[in-house]
Amino acid sequence: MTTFPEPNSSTTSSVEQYYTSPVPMQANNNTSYAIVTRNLIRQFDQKWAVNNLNLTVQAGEFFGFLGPNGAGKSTTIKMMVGLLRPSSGNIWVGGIDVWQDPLKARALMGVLPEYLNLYERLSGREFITFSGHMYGVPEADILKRTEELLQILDLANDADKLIVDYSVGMRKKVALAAAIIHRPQVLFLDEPFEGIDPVSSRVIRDILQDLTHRGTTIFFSSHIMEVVERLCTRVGIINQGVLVAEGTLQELRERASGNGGDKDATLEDIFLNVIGVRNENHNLSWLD
Ligand SMILES: Nc1ncnc2c1ncn2[C@@H]1O[C@H](COP(=O)(O)OP(=O)(O)OP(=O)(O)O)[C@@H](O)[C@H]1O
Repeated sequence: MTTFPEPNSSTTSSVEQYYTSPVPMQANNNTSYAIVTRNLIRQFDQKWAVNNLNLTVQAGEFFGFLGPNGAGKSTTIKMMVGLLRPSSGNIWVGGIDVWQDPLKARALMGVLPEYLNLYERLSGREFITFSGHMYGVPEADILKRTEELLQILDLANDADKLIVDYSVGMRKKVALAAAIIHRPQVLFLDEPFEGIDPVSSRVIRDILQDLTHRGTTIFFSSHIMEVVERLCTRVGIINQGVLVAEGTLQELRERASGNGGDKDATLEDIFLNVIGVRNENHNLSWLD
């Protein structure tokens, strides 16, 4: 069992100080980063879903965004991609202020949202092609890329079936194809591996890695620690709307071990520690 130091107080600020890096000052020059958020806040009535988030993601990074249920991951991604207006603060993607120049910013992005809002009466092939047209991809490229995406995502046999008749995993794969057909500079994925079988999961991982090797920046949220550990160059952990840890896995391990924790800690160990989960009894009393 991995041991960690007790967070020395119940406030998030001490944990936050310990696990997050200072905000780089040069991030004010937002053009040199793939994604920058500054003092990003989103409130829903009295609830602070995202509380003063400062994040900087370099071009070509594979950034994993983690947090327990309700932590603020989807809210953050929705604000980053222009689907949900922040209460305050700014977001730049590829140097473009997302809320000042949304169309220009959207042209740089690919988005796989948490809840897929697909055109149910289109077939898979039609939907991917439609997305290519929306992003202004040349016709010949659309045809070639669509067929290749259908093939590689194992959708070719169902390409002419209506999306309304697709399974959860098939819908996710067709949405991913539509999100990458224009070779986006920055790809946002909210839980891309949810509902995906191991074979498709492997294919998607390979596609995503290939994209980052060719310069695409990926920002994705996931609850699957092994996948994040395997794929991500850097991770951020959000809890109750506050960024409580951020860095490479190695940095997070070193910070944990520097404070008496385990130098071989897994991402799951680090995650449970920074969100303050203790070894408690989780048995149901009425099963005794
Ligand atoms: N439209 C909304 N109206 C009111 N509250 C909302 C709304 N959207 C999100 N919230 C609240 O904001 C908080 C953050 O939600 P969010 O969906 O961002 O969490 P999450 O980290 O993506 O969670 P999960 O891992 O369960 O998907 C939650 O308390 C949620 O109830």
